[in-house]
Amino acid sequence: MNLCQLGWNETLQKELLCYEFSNFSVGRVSLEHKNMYRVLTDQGELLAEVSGKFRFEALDTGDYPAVGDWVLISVMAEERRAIIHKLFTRFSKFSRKVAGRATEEQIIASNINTVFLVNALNNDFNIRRIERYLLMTWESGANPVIVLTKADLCRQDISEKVIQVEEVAFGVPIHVCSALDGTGIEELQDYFISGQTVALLGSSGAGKSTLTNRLLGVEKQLVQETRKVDDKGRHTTTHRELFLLPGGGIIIDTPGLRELQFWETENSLSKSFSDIEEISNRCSFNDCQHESEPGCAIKAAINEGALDIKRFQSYLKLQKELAYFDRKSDVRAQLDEKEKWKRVSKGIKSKRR
Ligand SMILES: Nc1nc2c(ncn2[C@@H]2O[C@H](COP(=O)(O)OP(=O)(O)OP(=O)(O)O)[C@@H](O)[C@H]2O)c(=O)[nH]1
Ligand SMILES: [Zn+2]
Repeated sequence: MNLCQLGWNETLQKELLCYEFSNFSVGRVSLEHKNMYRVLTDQGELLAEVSGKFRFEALDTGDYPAVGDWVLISVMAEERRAIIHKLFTRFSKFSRKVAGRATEEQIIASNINTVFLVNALNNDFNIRRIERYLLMTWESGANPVIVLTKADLCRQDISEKVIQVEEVAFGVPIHVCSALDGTGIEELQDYFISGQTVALLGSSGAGKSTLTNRLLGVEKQLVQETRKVDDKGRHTTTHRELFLLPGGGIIIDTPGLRELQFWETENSLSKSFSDIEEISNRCSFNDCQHESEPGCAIKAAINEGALDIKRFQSYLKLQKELAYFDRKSDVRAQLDEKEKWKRVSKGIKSKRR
């Protein structure tokens, strides 16, 4: 396996030179499974674990390897195993919140250049969901591409749906395709460039796996490639989540990404809802809540039909979630809030007396 094909680049090379290690190799995590990782290297695929030191440090940071990560490893070539010592800096990452004492970030996948936001054109079609996916993708640092699948099943005018998507996507490329009859697949192939990573995001049944197979094209050949001889000498077909395309490029189709929940920041919200931010700049009051204030440009835009009320409601909903997670993740704010409530309840008690 050639490291450049896997996405190894100059930036990573520079970072490697900063580490004062000798006899170390690098690899890219292709699968994560209960503290074990499959790592692709120039010596092939290895099974890896994190080092004791890594594990110890991760107790604090919670920062474990994820699919797509580049890792510094020491290789035990005979056993086809490796120890992971360090994570290279991620240039993009998808994360989700972890329920627990504090809101913790868990990385699902990293170092992704392009994200296909896969949405089916049949009754699964949902503009609000596309809004969410866009938000997640902007936040990750990767570039979104909207892929509308199952064109063959769409009973309505497809161009109308595309217009609907354009209204929330602001210049993000939109592609219509069908994995069944092959429409539009060729345009998608253009995103697969050697060393570039594409990930798929979309709800269950949207057609991600079918699309992946279609893009992999030479399905049979690839299935054969993934057939490995296990230690008992049997051929087993392994399910992998990071694939190299025969024509170059990498595709990540991880179940983890599919379960991705909402974890966003102010910044990505503004980017996805720049139209709303723009309109609200025209409100008479800077801190307009768009409820009953006079001179509210949002209200006016809704009344005039210039702003879809559903889009505005979706914006409010996302903003609310955002505030919720911000509060949760900010331990300090949490403590402050606790203090405040203590004071409030004390106040109530003293009034009762
Ligand atoms: N007619 C038609 N059916 C499709 C197309 N793409 C996928 N399907 C069908 O839709 C169903 C779901 O497709 P999958 O590829 O498994 O969907 P997925 O997004 O991977 O779903 P999960 O694995 O649950 O996340 C399957 O029955 C596919 O055959 C398409 O372009 N046209
Ligand atoms: Zn307003």
